[in-house]
Amino acid sequence: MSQNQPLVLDPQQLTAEQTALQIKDLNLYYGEKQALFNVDMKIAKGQVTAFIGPSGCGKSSLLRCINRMNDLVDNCRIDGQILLHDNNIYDKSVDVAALRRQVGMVFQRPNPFPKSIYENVVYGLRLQGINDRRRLDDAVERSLRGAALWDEAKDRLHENAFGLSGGQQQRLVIARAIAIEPEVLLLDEPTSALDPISTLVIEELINTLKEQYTVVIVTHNMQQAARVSDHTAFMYMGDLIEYTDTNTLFTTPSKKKTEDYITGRYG
Ligand SMILES: Nc1ncnc2c1ncn2[C@@H]1O[C@H](COP(=O)(O)OP(=O)(O)OP(=O)(O)O)[C@@H](O)[C@H]1O
Repeated sequence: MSQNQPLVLDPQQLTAEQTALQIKDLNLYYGEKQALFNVDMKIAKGQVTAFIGPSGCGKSSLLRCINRMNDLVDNCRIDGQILLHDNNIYDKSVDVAALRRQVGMVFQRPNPFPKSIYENVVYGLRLQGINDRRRLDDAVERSLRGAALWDEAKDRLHENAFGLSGGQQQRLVIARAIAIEPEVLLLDEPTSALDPISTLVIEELINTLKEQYTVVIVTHNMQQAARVSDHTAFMYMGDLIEYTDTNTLFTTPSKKKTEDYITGRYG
């Protein structure tokens, strides 16, 4: 299913074929406070898109909209649309559990379940009623390989996941997410709790994940966005300020606010 799309320099010009998701005129409110303003963007299929910007600018809120994690926040209200295969994921008829199988998510802190490595990976499959041993074994190997953890984990599949290092746990969580073969993977600051070596391993992994998945990553770290992403969106106080290919955004941004941010004038 390798997509390997050629990079489109202006992600807002993606054709329907090149687009994994389209966010249309999205506003988000926490109670009275508006946290996202009229966000319009297309996310490229089979590429890595990074959301960057200063703390509190709305990166995580926007990411969480993409698989409706904000539904779990009591006072959160959204208007606008997010189209996945031309269907608005906010339509009343949408099955949110099915949506989250299509759009998986990995959080800041590794959150394996208190189970074996094997059972962590097959968790989503078992929820779908899949218990055939051979199928589960295949999924475990495929997913752990896909998450660059197979070599380190293959001899301890039935040991508790908490015995893994933080970086390994984060790769396990990625394996758990890809075991159910989502189309899109949302990564919310996936390396912020990790040491530099584990960070590097995850960054290399992100590069290979895009061969099969559309990846959207929130990161505080501009160097990380520059290293791993194809497109970068710079946000500021709930507005999408500039969104273009990563190289252009970091070398010749067109907006003064972006330039000030990437040159460290605020942040
Ligand atoms: N559950 C919530 N209830 C109320 N306000 C919230 C909630 N979550 C986020 N906010 C507010 O919405 C704004 C955007 O927050 P968000 O976490 O999306 O920003 P961010 O760019 O991801 O920040 P950071 O980089 O610090 O994680 C902030 O002002 C934040 O305080």
